[in-house]
Amino acid sequence: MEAITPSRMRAVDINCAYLGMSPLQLMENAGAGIAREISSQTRSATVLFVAGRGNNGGDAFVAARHLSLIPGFRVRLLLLGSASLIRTAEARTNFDLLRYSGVDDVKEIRDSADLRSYPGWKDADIIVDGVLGSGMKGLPREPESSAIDLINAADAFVISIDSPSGFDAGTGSVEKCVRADLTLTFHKMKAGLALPSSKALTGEVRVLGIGVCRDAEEFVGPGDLRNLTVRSNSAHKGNSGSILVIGGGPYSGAPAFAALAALRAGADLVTLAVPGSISGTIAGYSPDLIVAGGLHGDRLCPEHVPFIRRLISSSDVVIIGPGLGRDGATLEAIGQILPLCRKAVIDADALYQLPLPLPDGGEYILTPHGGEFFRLRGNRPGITPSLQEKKELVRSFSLDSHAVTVLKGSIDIISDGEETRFNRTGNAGMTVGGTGDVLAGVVGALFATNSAFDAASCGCFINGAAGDLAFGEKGYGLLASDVIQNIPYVMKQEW
Ligand SMILES: NC(=O)C1=CN([C@@H]2O[C@H](COP(=O)(O)OP(=O)(O)OC[C@H]3O[C@@H](n4cnc5c(N)ncnc54)[C@H](O)[C@@H]3O)[C@@H](O)[C@H]2O)[C@H](O)CC1
Ligand SMILES: [K+]
Repeated sequence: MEAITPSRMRAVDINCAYLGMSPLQLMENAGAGIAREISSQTRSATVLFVAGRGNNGGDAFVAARHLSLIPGFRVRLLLLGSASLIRTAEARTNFDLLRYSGVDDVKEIRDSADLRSYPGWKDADIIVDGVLGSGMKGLPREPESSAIDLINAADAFVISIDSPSGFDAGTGSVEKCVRADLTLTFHKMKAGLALPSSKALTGEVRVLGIGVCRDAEEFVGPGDLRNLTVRSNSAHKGNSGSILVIGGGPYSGAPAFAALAALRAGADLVTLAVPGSISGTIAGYSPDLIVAGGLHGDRLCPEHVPFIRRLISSSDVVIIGPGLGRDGATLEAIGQILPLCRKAVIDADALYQLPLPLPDGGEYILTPHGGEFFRLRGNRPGITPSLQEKKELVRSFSLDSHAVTVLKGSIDIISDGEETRFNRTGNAGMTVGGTGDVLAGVVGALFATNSAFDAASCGCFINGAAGDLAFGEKGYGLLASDVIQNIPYVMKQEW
């Protein structure tokens, strides 16, 4: 069975909210599912819910409310702390609803002594553990730690919500946790729960569907942005990316767009290696750009490679392609440059005669549009493939080429050969020239501090969402430079 990490699960939850399915709805489905499972196990029982103050406890509040409606169940609930300390709005809403439900007894415990003296431990047939879930950090503290001891000491059948409290469902590591007879986890199996060594703590593990929208997982969303590397407060110049853009010659706007987009996406330093004929033009676009001298002439050519080699050695990521043109000497130089790169975003004309599979030792992101992609694959399908067929083509191409591929389109397809995502941000106004260069810049900036797949998929989302903001202001009159201006607003938004 396919497993999911808790951090990916959190991203999917946020993507759900972005699509319009609120955390409250997910919690309702989770709690209702727990109640349904319990009532399918037995017709009558005294059930004690032990709830923490996070959303794991919130699931317990919902489950208690649902179970209390079913004849034959006596339902009690212990809250570990006072109601005023409940941490999330969703959990609080569901706690407040308990007073209007048929739950027989709701007790807020003051301290661990209060917890130990609670009489309901003795006659519970089932204890439902909603103490800690995926939000736990470090060792369980008090009163959670005592609650775990008391659950383990009781004679009842123990059902853990999402994971046994104290157990790290991502890694399976544990210092102290509930020993469950049954674990009811949500949406998908979690990696740590699936380990054979975990069985003694988790008991049987069942996965409950909670109605997560398919697209929250298949499409990139703001939850994926949350998992991007966060810059530390003590970061130095260069820690957040030193990017080299190799481009220009016949065109000067394209490399400048890529470079400015990389800066707006958070790169610390962006250097442009462009032919001398356009270096003055590019430097004139913005004082934020560093233009390397030393490339004489009006086209990239093999004589430039020794100089570029030095620039590459002091860069984290190379973006190669925007505005280069397809002169024979330029294509020859590209072929010599690619094996020198540790991390490269390969775009536009650099995709034209790409040697595949790409050289070992580097990590590559390719950003073709449809025409470039099918040219790279060496054949164009007779009929227009469906989205799912394209997905498979992109996946297998990425696997064979040793690269992450971004197939740009109204729905972008991103794959590393294993995982594949779609992106639907963006709009028809973005058919204007330069937006592809902007995408290469954003992806390059993210690639400095993130995996190729995360950089490519989040880069598509950011570029498209910035384009959507620009479209809101300018409609079909939007320009690539408007997209660049909006990148920071997308990246700093709290979704
Ligand atoms: N898609 C889903 O799977 C859904 C899961 N749901 C449930 O939500 C929890 C995760 O909720 P969260 O609020 O993030 O975390 P917890 O409930 O685990 O509580 C953490 C809570 O406790 C505090 N805390 C953290 N570490 C410790 C510690 N070592 N000792 C004591 N206290 C600790 C922390 O401050 C937090 O406030 C998930 O497991 C599911 O059960 C959603 O309800 C529906 C969607
Ligand atoms: K739990």
